[in-house]
Amino acid sequence: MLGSTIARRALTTSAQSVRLAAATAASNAGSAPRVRNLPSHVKIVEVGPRDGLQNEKQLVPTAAKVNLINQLSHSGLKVVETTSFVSPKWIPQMADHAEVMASIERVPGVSYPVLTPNIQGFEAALAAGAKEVAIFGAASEAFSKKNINATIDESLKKFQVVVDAAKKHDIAVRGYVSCVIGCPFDGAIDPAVVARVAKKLADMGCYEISLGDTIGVGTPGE
Ligand SMILES: CC(C)(COP(=O)([O-])OP(=O)([O-])OC[C@H]1O[C@@H](n2cnc3c(N)ncnc32)[C@H](O)[C@@H]1OP(=O)([O-])[O-])[C@@H](O)C(=O)NCCC(=O)NCCSC(=O)C[C@@](C)(O)CC(=O)[O-]
Repeated sequence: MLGSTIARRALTTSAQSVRLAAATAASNAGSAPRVRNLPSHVKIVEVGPRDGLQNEKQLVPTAAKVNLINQLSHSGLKVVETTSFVSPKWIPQMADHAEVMASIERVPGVSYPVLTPNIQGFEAALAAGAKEVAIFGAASEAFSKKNINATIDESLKKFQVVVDAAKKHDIAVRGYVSCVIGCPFDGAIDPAVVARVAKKLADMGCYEISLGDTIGVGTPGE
């Protein structure tokens, strides 16, 4: 389980912006770090109700979560990550996932993805009416073990099962890669590992990959 003190910064990106980032890195090689070729648009995925609350020690009442999600839905945000279908022993704060899903107002044009680490989580999410799910891997072995009790390769096998089931039900799947720059346990991360995990998730069928600088150690030149 992850500590609540870990700062999070996630960059949600499309294949196009991955290519832009690669081109920017290449054009910056050998010179002072500069940010160029910024993407023409930014997609905001609001993760407060899930990532923001998951490590709160005191259980937040379900009604308060529903109220938060409903207000975010009416704020103009198009994606509000709502909860996670993970083990309540690992993340007690998300144990009310089904109740939250049953109680929120679904505003047209807003999507409400939920995290599903394995097929058990996916089936529960499906039963709760999820239309979009997210699988979440890492580019660090230690983080992967501590977060989802699986090596990177073991996690990818579990994710494949989730994606296969999601395809049958026409459920969209986002992919997360945590610790793309640094890991609280393993230190600096090899970009080749990030690329390998991201490619695996994309090849499986994730429509979008979020590259997460989970502990906020990246700088624009990296
Ligand atoms: C993945 C597991 C379940 C493996 O945990 P495990 O203990 O290896 O699971 P298992 O398959 O051996 O099963 C053990 C028990 O868990 C239950 N179980 C098994 N699966 C589920 C499920 N889906 N929902 C509910 N229960 C489940 C299963 O039924 C069984 O129950 P028991 O027989 O002992 O009563 C666990 O490690 C887990 O739940 N981890 C979630 C951790 C988490 O949510 N972390 C935070 C999200 S990741 C994040 O925040 C990063 C991100 C996404 O924001 C990106 C970034 O910024 O970096």
